[in-house]
Amino acid sequence: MAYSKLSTNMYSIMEKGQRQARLFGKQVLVSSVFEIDKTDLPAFFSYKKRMYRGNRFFWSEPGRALTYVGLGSVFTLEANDPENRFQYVDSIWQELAASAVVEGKSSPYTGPILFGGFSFDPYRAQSEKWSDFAHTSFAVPKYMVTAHDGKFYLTSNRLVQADDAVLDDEELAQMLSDLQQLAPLQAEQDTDCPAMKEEIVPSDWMEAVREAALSIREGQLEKVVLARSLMLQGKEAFSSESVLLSLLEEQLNTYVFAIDKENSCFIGATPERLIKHQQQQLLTLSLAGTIGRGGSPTEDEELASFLSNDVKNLHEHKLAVDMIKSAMQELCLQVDAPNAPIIRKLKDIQHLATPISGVIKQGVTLLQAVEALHPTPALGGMPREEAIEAIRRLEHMDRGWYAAPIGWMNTELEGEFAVAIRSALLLEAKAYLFAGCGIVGDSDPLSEYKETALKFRPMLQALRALE
Ligand SMILES: C=C(O[C@@H]1C=C(C(=O)O)C=C[C@H]1O)C(=O)O
Repeated sequence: MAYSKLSTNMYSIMEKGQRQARLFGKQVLVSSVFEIDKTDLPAFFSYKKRMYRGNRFFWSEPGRALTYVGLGSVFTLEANDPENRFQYVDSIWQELAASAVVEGKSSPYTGPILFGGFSFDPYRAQSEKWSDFAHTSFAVPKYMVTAHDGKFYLTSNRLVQADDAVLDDEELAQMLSDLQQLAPLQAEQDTDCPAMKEEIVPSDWMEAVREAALSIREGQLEKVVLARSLMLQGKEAFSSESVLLSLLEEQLNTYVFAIDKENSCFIGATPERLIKHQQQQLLTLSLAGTIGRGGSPTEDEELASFLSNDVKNLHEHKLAVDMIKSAMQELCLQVDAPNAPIIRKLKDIQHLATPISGVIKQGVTLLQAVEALHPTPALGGMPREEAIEAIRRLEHMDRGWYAAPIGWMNTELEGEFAVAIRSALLLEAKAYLFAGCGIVGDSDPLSEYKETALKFRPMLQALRALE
């Protein structure tokens, strides 16, 4: 695009933004969207790294039909108050979205997107390692590349005051031109295998599982998800870019995400949708019940068939389905779910999965749905409050954003949140990995321990810590 055309566009849209800012008496989001040629998405994540490091995100849907890469931020929303955190984000974003001036938008996946997430348990005091991640943290990026259905777009966002001078758009012109010639990002050369340390002594973790199973048999609760953490110590800082490349290549059927903050990056490849709002639909998933993959197609099918018929796994799964269905009935006019779970196969693991959908009731918002569902019994337990109490009492670690909702919303208030599992917090030369599993009355501590070991595998591989 010629630079002069860009200037005229920017000038007129900034003027509109200023008029709007005067009218509303507040700052207004001004956004312009450009369709661009195909570009390398991880390379864009790494673009001008010195400038954007600590202020970037990556999000890609399973199947990669939609990917967002955001750099910088023009608007941030951070809070640690545990009360009404979903309503807080909802009301601020609704107001900002309603006054936004957007030009050139030809797809719902372009224009200003609010991207971010929440911690798992806002009532838990934040530990040092999670200090970059407020309990509630969202941002509108300054620049965002969208890849959707084979098309690529650049969105440029500004936050405009009534009396702002028309901004120089040289940076944007430079970016549009650089985007045409980004060299594909290459993984770093093989590094030494990092040293591994269990953050919780295995026998202590298994003791917690035994205790949880006992409380369940005594009738104090029905299910609780207990997690544990591994720490990897590298020789030098872990590269979020290399981890991202590996996850994109290996974990096809997952949401690949990276949220880069000042000193740390939360990154992962989760298979679990929490909720998607698209047109009149709310779509969610119950994912609970786990087994490994077989070494041959026959063994793989035998394992899948065992999982589909295993009473313990079916019970764990049903608890999640029942709770999600009843939450969806409050949010939707009509709820659809199959009677029996299907098998969802990932690279190292297979799960029982039940997709659940419904027609959203008028006035219900995506964040209301997030609030109603988080945490589902697949990440917290059943009943919810008793399970959260048991996690606080037995887990002895800060989950931070692990197992919590992360995702995005557009100005039409549609969007999607996933549950941040199969994830790690990269903190310089350390990486903290998290994995958990559902405990029921007849859970065997050693089998549950092995199940968490399986769930660490995707991140261990991406961090080059698997032999
Ligand atoms: C808690 C995790 O996974 C969750 C627990 C599962 C289970 O208990 O079978 C399965 C999928 C996820 O909902 C994790 O991966 O850390």
